[in-house]
Amino acid sequence: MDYSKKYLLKSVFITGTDTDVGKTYITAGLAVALRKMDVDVGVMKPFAAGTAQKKGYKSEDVEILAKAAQTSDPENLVNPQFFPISASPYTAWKNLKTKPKISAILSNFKKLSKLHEMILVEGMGGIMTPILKNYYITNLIKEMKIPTVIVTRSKVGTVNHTIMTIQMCQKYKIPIKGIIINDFDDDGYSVKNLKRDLQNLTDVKVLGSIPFIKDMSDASLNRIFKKNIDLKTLLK
Ligand SMILES: Nc1ncnc2c1ncn2[C@@H]1O[C@H](COP(=O)(O)OP(=O)(O)OP(=O)(O)O)[C@@H](O)[C@H]1O
Ligand SMILES: C[C@H](N)[C@H](N)CCCCCC(=O)O
Ligand SMILES: [Mg+2]
Repeated sequence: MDYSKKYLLKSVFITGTDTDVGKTYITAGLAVALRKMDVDVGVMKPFAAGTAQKKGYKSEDVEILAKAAQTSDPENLVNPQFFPISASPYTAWKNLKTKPKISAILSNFKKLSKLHEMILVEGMGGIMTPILKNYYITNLIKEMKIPTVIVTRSKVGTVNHTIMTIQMCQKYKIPIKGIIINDFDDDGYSVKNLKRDLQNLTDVKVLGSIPFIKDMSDASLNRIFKKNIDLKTLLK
C-alpha cells in the first residue's frame, strides 16, 4: 500500500523548547506505544550531531529511536546527515565546511513515508536551531508539511521557552498537535499547575506528561506512554 498518500498526515515532527529537553526519550516512548497499537511507525532524525558512536549508528539518538520503533531502515535514510561536533547544522557547516543537505532530508522523508504508516521525526535542539542562513527547524517542518508536538521540561523557566516556541510555530503557520511535558526534573513546577497555565496562556493542548524514566525497555515505555499521553489526539 502506498502509505505516502493516506498516512503522511499522521506523521509528526517532535520539536522541543531546547536541546536536552527529552525529544529523543519522548519520541522513543511514542514510537513504542504506537507500535504496540499496531501502527506501522517509522522514525527519522534528519540531522544529528555530537561524538559519533564507535559501533552501530553514529548517533545515539538514532540508535534509541530505531530500537524503539524496531525498524531496520538504513541509517542514511533515517539520519541523512551527522555532524561530528555538538552544534547546529549551520555552525557545523561553518566549522567543518559540510553544507546541510535539505533536499536529501526531504527526499529521504518522502521515501520513509512510503515505507511506514506514520513517521515520527525528531528535531534538533529547539525550533529555531539554524540549518542554513535564514533556514531553521521551522522551515524544515514547513517543507515536510506535517504538524509538530512540542516537548517541554517542567523546570522553572519552561513557560517562557514554551510560549516562545509556540509563537514561532504560529509565525511559521506550523500546526501544533500539542505539548508534552517531560517531567524528569525533580525541582520543577507541579505538572498540574504547569498544564493549567500553559493551556490557559497558549490555547495549545497538553497531551500529557512523562515522569523520570528509569527503565527504557519496551514494556516500561509502553506502560508509561499509554498511561500518560493522549495518543488518540496524536493519531487524529
Ligand atoms: N523522562 C526522562 N527520564 C529520564 N531521563 C530523561 C528523561 N528525559 C530526558 N532524560 C535525560 O536527559 C537527557 C537528554 O534527553 P534527550 O536526549 O531526549 O534530549 P533531546 O531533546 O533529544 O536532545 P537533543 O537536542 O540533543 O536531541 C537524556 O540523555 C536523559 O539522560
Ligand atoms: C548536539 C546537541 N545534542 C544537539 N543535537 C544539537 C543542538 C543544537 C543547538 C543549537 C543552539 O541553539 O545552540
Ligand atoms: Mg535527541
